[in-house]
Amino acid sequence: MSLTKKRIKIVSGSSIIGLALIYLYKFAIAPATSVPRASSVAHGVEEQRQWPPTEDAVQRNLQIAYEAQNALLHQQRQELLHTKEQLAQLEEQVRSLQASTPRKYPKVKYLNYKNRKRILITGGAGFVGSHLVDDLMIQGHEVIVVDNFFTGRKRNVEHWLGHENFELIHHDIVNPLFIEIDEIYHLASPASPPHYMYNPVKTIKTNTMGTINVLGLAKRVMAKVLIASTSEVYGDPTVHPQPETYWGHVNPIGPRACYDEGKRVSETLSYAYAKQEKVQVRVARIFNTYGPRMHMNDGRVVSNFILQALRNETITVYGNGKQTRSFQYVSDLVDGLIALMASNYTQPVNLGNPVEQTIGEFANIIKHLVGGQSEVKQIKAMEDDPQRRKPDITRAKKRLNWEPKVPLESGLLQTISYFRNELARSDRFQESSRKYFDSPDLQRILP
Ligand SMILES: O=C(O)[C@H]1O[C@H](OP(=O)(O)OP(=O)(O)OC[C@H]2O[C@@H](n3ccc(=O)[nH]c3=O)[C@H](O)[C@@H]2O)[C@H](O)[C@@H](O)[C@@H]1O
Repeated sequence: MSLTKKRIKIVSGSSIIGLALIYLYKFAIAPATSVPRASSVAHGVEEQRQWPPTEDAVQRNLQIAYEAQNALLHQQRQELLHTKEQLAQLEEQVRSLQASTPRKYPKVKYLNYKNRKRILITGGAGFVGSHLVDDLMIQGHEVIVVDNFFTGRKRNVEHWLGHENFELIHHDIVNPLFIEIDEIYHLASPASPPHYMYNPVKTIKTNTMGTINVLGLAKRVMAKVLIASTSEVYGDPTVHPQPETYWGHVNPIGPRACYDEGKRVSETLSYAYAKQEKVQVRVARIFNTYGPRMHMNDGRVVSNFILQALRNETITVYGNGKQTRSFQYVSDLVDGLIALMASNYTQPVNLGNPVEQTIGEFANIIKHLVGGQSEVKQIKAMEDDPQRRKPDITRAKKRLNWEPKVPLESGLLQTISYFRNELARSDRFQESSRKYFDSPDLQRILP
């Protein structure tokens, strides 16, 4: 029970006891113990109990009840303090037990001082960021994650908490950060349309002020920066597939503009800092990415379709389903990001899987892989939804010697298995909290 609830209980309990004492005193104790008043005795007449009682008698009774109630409160306060002390001792014991139990971490390579880098990842507790953290940690680098936990989750990086090479900072990159580092991966920004449209002003701030803070930090400490840009800079493209030389077709005042234009400014800022301040920048244009650690409420097509299929719900295709996307598995993206950071290439690079399909086909692929009885249904189209998207990855192949390796089916199977576990976990959680709230013990103490 919370302390507030305990206090409310004590006070209301004490009030009831107080009233009971008044009642008891008035009708049982006072008549039996009433003493003659001095003036009455002096006159040789013993005062009889009066009704209604005199003002003095009422005052005395109230005083006695008040003192009794205070004594009770004092006693309960003491008990509460004692319980709090015991709780603090128990917490201390749990802490020292945790500290003395060695944690098991994934195995990391040893890098000597010369080769080990201090790497900052903004948005490192998010879906893509946390996979990048894993790879860089395993390579033996020191990794500092900065996240405001708007879409990131501590759970994504909890397996590194306490590791000597790892640090997690709760910070919003919209505010400046002062830290010594060698490299920065700037991934902080919501990427799913429902998330970035939820607070468009914040999305713009993150991609403009946040990027200025990151580039300013890079300039101060002479760090190399990789900016996570997006296929959305091409908008609803009129060129297909999209090479990096295509300037795009973006509606500057549409519902996606906060993200599309935010990322375009982010790129502009990067090249302005590169030219004016000699900051070393790398720009990755990331195409649709999926994999484990996507949020259950992510709202993007991969998580929506898989969860709908797993729950035997209707699979919702926005519009006629003829719009296309090309999906890359998250481990391929992480390899591409690391290769780009290590390269000398400074122009934007597309990172995506060029295997393209319609969203209608994609719904059927998911339904087939998951099994179950979901029906596929077309619903209202999204405003300004890009109609075709497929990366031209000639540049990444040539400059980074990179191309995606994970076939769609095996990536999707791993993602389906992840969401299956997540669903089981949330069912278990709901079941245990239902049991807890229905338990007779809790019902007895709840007001
Ligand atoms: O996944 C990504 O990496 C990209 O996701 C989004 O772009 P978008 O392609 O619109 O992502 P989704 O929301 O997954 O939509 C893909 C397509 O599926 C459709 N969709 C989505 C969700 C759904 O339940 N049903 C459905 O038909 C959408 O209308 C769209 O045509 C972001 O805007 C990009 O920045 C990001 O790079």
